[in-house]
Amino acid sequence: MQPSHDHLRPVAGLDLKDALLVGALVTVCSIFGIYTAPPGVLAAFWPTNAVLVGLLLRRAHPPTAAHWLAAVAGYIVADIHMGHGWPKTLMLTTTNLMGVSVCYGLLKRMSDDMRGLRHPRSMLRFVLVALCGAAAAGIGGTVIHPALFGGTRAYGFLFWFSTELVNYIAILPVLLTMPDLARRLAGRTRRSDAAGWRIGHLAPLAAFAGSLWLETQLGGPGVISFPIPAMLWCALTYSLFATAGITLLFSMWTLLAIASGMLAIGAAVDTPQAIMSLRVGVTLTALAPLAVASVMVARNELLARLQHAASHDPLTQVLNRGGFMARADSVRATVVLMMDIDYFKKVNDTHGHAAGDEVLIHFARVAAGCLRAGDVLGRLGGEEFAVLLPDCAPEDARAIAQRICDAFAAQPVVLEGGVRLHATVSIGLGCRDAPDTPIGTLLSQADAALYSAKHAGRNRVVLA
Ligand SMILES: Nc1nc2c(ncn2[C@@H]2O[C@H](COP(=O)(O)OP(=O)(O)OP(=O)(O)O)[C@@H](O)[C@H]2O)c(=O)[nH]1
Repeated sequence: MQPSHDHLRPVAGLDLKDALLVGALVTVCSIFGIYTAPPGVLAAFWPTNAVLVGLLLRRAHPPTAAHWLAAVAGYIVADIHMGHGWPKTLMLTTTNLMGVSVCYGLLKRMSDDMRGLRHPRSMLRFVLVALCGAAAAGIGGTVIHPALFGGTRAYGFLFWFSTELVNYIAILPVLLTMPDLARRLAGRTRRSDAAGWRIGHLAPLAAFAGSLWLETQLGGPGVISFPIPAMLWCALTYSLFATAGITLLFSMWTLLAIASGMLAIGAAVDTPQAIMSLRVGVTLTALAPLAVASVMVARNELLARLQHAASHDPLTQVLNRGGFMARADSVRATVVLMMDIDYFKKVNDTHGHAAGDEVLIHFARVAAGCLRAGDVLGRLGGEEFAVLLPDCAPEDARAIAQRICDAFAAQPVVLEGGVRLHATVSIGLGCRDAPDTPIGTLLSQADAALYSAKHAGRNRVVLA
């Protein structure tokens, strides 16, 4: 019987559509780039290569031969459409692809964190990759530039190298740090939940816009660095992606404003060397805020991990006493449950400490499965757990507690070697009878009720 390949068809169909999209984007970016070229010279702004590298890297799956072929076709279609002959088209396409493949290959080898610029050393590695990709294009430039545009091999190298370096450093960070849609939506929900967004959040952006305006008013060679403090402020305040967008804006604005005369830096930028020097200088200036934003991401992730470690129990992953008490201050619980696993010492003594740990993990999982969204579970210590139940009537709380009791008694823990270990839990409830009852009183009531449950024979729920 022939094996069925039906499961491959949708993927192949998607790949083809995806490849066509890549080809179309390469064509559009290339035509745009060609339009920016002064007569007889190469494009002033060539986003295609950086966009292609970013696109190929951000796909969920590695690019197939179809993607690469579509990209090649994209370059060729653009050049032919703009009236370039076949020899010129093939030479330019080859040189573009040399830089793209080196840049793509090196970035592909990095870890997700490193490539997403979320590691403290990401920017260093990224600049090295951009230098290699630009150098690969530069090597192509040594061969084709003298043939197509005249000039020396060294000039060909420098021209291609500097142009590609600028494009990779200015454009790629935006694509590498762009959040996917699911994450962006999750982020939006979190922000509105926290209601922490203030008008003051716009201050760094306003400072950035103000510094661009000030540049045009004052003029002189120093103005290029005017927006740096505001960009650093943006890097400390906004996401890495937003900072990458702002630095791209800075690079493009500065280059265009100088070229159009809006920004007078007091020096003539009319020789190819001066243009190259300005482009590279402006782009490298934008690296400082990018590096700060990248370090901030790493720092924030580390802080979040530390906060989680400080407030959670490493064994069961529920809140520890500190985390639970901190939540008790913010969650207005109407009922508190105190839960204690019965004869837990015997479990340890009979089956060993590791088996006891398994029982604790199992209990936390069972209890969490019986709770509503918004209820807060914590491990206060040893085999003692507690729950905060906000907006819960005493009878509903009793039903929840009984559900936990029954579920835990009904689901044995299966130990290594297949031993099934049955355990039970006793639960005491403390109910808030006045709005200003402190949480400590509720916990004491629940503790007293738990004591009664133990004395009444265990494996039961008692309301204070
Ligand atoms: N495996 C394991 N045991 C723990 C942990 N923390 C505390 N214990 C043990 O839990 C046991 C608690 O025993 P007791 O306080 O006497 O309570 P009990 O045996 O459950 O008896 P009752 O509560 O009266 O039903 C002690 O033996 C502790 O060593 C832990 O993280 N893992």
